[in-house]
Amino acid sequence: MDKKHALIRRPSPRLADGLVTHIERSPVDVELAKRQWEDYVAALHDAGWQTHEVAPADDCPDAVFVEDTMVVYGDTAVIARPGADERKPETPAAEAAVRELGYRIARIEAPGTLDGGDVLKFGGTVWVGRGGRTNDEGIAQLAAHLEPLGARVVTVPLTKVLHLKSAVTALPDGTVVGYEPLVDDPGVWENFLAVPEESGAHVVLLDGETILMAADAPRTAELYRERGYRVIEVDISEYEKLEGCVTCLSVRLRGMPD
Ligand SMILES: NC(=O)NCCC[C@H](N)C(=O)O
Repeated sequence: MDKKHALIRRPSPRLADGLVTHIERSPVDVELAKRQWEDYVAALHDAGWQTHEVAPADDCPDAVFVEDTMVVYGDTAVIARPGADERKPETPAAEAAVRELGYRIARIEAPGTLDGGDVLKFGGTVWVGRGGRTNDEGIAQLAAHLEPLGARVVTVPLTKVLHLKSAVTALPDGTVVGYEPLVDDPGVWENFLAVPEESGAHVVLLDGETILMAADAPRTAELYRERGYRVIEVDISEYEKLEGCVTCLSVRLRGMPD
């Protein structure tokens, strides 16, 4: 496989009705959000990624946050069972898209719930946030699907933000970055690095040297540049109003099944 692949899903016209849990609701400019989504997708393309669009779900305001619909590990896509009932209709089309690409499908089943945004993978370890959207049964099912593939699944407490990846993500060298006031237990990671801005904690790894992150964390961007990374910044202000971040707007498929 010569290209990096990612799933994306275009924003619904009802985006402004998306769920808000931990922050105050503020008005979303849907036209601006559409432009920001195009820029996000363009940034993936510029970095050599090929994107695959999941069929739009115009009735689902949060469908653009496609990361939450699945967890991809090796040749397996575990289809999530979203913790919010409003988001449960998002998964069938996401499953169809990833099946079409050749993935083996597994599913989180009731009474389990799990959102893809609660799952951070790095180097064979899979940390899963147990919080508002993901429950113990969902984590146990994910472990049953992934441990036979060699993954080590670790449950992480999560009370302060929506998803685990709203709190922490990992740099290409495995350093786990987080905005400490929003991380329940930084001690989970021996290589934890505190960053000075909330959205600075959200990175998408475009390649071994390149990071995609939100444009509203300039001090953190500088810190990453000082560590030798090339940093691409995108303005995702309208998605942040709905507790979205750069990770949740795509599902990165590293190594598509042949
Ligand atoms: N992975 C993510 O961070 N997803 C963001 C989802 C935001 C959406 N408004 C929600 O509450 O489900």
